[in-house]
Amino acid sequence: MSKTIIKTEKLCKTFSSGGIQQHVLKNLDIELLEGDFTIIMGSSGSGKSTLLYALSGMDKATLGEIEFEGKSLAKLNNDQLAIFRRNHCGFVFQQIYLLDNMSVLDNVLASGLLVNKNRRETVKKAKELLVKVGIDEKSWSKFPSQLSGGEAQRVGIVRALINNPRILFADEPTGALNSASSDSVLDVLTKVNRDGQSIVMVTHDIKTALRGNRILYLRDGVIYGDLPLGGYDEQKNPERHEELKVFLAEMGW
Ligand SMILES: Nc1ncnc2c1ncn2[C@@H]1O[C@H](COP(=O)(O)OP(=O)(O)OP(=O)(O)O)[C@@H](O)[C@H]1O
Repeated sequence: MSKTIIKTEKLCKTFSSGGIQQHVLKNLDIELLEGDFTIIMGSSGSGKSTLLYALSGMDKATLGEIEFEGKSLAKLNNDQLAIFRRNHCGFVFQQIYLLDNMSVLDNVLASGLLVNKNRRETVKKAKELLVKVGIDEKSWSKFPSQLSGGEAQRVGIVRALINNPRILFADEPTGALNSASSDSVLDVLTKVNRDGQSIVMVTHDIKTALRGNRILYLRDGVIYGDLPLGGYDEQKNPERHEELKVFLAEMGW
């Protein structure tokens, strides 16, 4: 039985503007398990990113509980939440936000040294991870502007993994990439998940969603469907693709 990393109880998120309240997440009970590659899908505006931000402590829930390995996020103040995110969460976004004036290696170290002050260990870890995602030594001194989109996003993934996050949160990480670059990024995510990294990823894209082993579908502010898909297996992809398409049709996607 896998360990629970995140558990929500009656999680609600409401936005208010101009006196109008928008209930985006309504009483969600979700359990995310260690080692899973969970995908969040749903139509545009259904609250996928809002859910990801709430689960990761980037934004506060309006009501309800979020427990991260048994610890309530609701009880943390903003400073404590920032420390929690730095120590336990990794983030990958569509926009990569590497620092333009720093080399590839320094971009990774800038995050890593915030947590592990031992430079020698952090440099070793950064280099191992860069090799793992296919960024070899001749690229370590390059600046972000000298990288392809896929390479930059793979550096972004290394930066997100440098502090050994319990969960990697990804919001449309391939949304701005061409097909070949997307595949290179997805292959990296599959690889790190196979090595045990828990991942939660928001996507609109079926091909991207197939990398997950569980699909949560958001509709009208609730989890409308929850599909166990089995781990990614290229050989079984036609069947998995069909299963996902049928599920999404049932969801009204
Ligand atoms: N900070 C905010 N203030 C007010 N409303 C917000 C805020 N963030 C999100 N919303 C609203 O909440 C709803 C859900 O937004 P969210 O970005 O979570 O949807 P999404 O499913 O990720 O959409 P998309 O697929 O288009 O990226 C939208 O109607 C959005 O306008």
